[in-house]
Amino acid sequence: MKQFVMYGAGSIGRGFIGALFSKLGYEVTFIDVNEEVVRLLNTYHQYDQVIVGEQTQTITIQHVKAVDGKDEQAVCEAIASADLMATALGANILPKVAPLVAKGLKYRWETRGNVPLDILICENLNDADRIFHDAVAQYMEDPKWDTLVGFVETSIGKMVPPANNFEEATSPLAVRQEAYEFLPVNKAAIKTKWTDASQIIPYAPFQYFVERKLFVHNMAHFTTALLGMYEGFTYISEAASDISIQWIVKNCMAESAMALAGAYGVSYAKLQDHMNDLLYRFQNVALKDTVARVARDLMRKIKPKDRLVGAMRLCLENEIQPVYLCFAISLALSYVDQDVLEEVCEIHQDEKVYEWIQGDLAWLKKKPSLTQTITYLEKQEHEIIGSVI
Ligand SMILES: NC(=O)C1=CN([C@@H]2O[C@H](COP(=O)(O)OP(=O)(O)OC[C@H]3O[C@@H](n4cnc5c(N)ncnc54)[C@H](O)[C@@H]3O)[C@@H](O)[C@H]2O)C=CC1
Ligand SMILES: O=P(O)(O)OC[C@H]1O[C@](O)(CO)[C@@H](O)[C@@H]1O
Repeated sequence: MKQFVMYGAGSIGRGFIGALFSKLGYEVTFIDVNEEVVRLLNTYHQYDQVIVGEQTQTITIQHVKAVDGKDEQAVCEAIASADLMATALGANILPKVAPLVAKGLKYRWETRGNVPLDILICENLNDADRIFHDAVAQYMEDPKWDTLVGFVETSIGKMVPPANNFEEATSPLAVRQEAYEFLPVNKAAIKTKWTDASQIIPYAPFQYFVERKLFVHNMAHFTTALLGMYEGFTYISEAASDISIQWIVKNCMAESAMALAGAYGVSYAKLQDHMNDLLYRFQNVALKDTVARVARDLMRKIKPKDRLVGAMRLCLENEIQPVYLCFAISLALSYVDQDVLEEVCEIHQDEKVYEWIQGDLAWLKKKPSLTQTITYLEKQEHEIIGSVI
């Protein structure tokens, strides 16, 4: 069987990517530091993918095994024998595994000759290919290594909550998730031939998909979570079904979508279809996705190139006034040490938006209802945009 190595056996690794390539005929070796997950994978060699939505469907994923991420020799052997590899570890973990990935690649070339390898990078991270490439490069001496590894960015649209025990679970390894199954990949970075499966969408230039994912999907999901926290909700589906939250989130999405349409020359109508589909998918009650998961790691999510500030900057570059996105940034700032976050997201650099954000923060201090906030934002939008139409 063709060999697929999946670095990270969590929600996306086990729930989506490992499962997808198992269904496409690969034997999948997971690498993970969670000893219990490794043990269970090597005991059962299968697990269930539980697709939840209007109906529940259970698919048994077979031909799987695992190696312990702390066992360096086992990791090197897995990387050496891979026909294709992927990571789904978390943006902060990626640089930490770079030395071991470099070691595995060197072992591969020592034992098998110069066989190229594509690595699908399945993380919510702008510039993930360059960041991972540069992290691995630090441990490479021979410059020709670069021609043998494809750092392939992907856009992971599937939503998979943490794979803890859940009521539909049929085994301890089961993963609950929504039905969405598309995997756009950066065609320009691919160095080997793997599959023609219809779920995989090779696309170039890929930056459009990266920015659509981060600035529409992730931005809207994060803003829904922030507003959900504001209203005291536990689940994303509760927040996403709230009509006031929907209204604010939809306007944030519209600003991002207008900027993307301008930057990439894509039709706004197509982006609107995507927005409506997401707003529906966020309401999936059976997914039991939490506000806490989607808002996790706020310091990373507020960085200049990430979902909120990145979307706001794309608007400014494309002459879109980011009224609602600035409000979402203020909401994020209102949850943590404001001075620290202001520095992290570098909003000082633009006087105009800095002023708007300060105004929004003062508004939020009054603890207004979301209905009052909608009127406040509409008025602000009128003053900023209405006067120049
Ligand atoms: N869960 C979701 O719906 C989505 C997640 N993503 C992205 O996918 C990536 C993974 O996220 P999740 O699967 O949700 O996280 P997760 O926490 O469920 O899985 C990460 C896995 O990596 C393992 N791990 C951590 N450090 C490791 C190391 N040094 N060596 C080996 N394994 C290690 C953990 O034990 C865990 O099993 C993140 O970058 C996330 O932003 C992207 C789209 C959707
Ligand atoms: O995984 P992160 O970067 O913490 O962000 C969570 C985001 O990832 C997703 O799970 C998938 O893109 C979204 O549903 C959510 O917005």
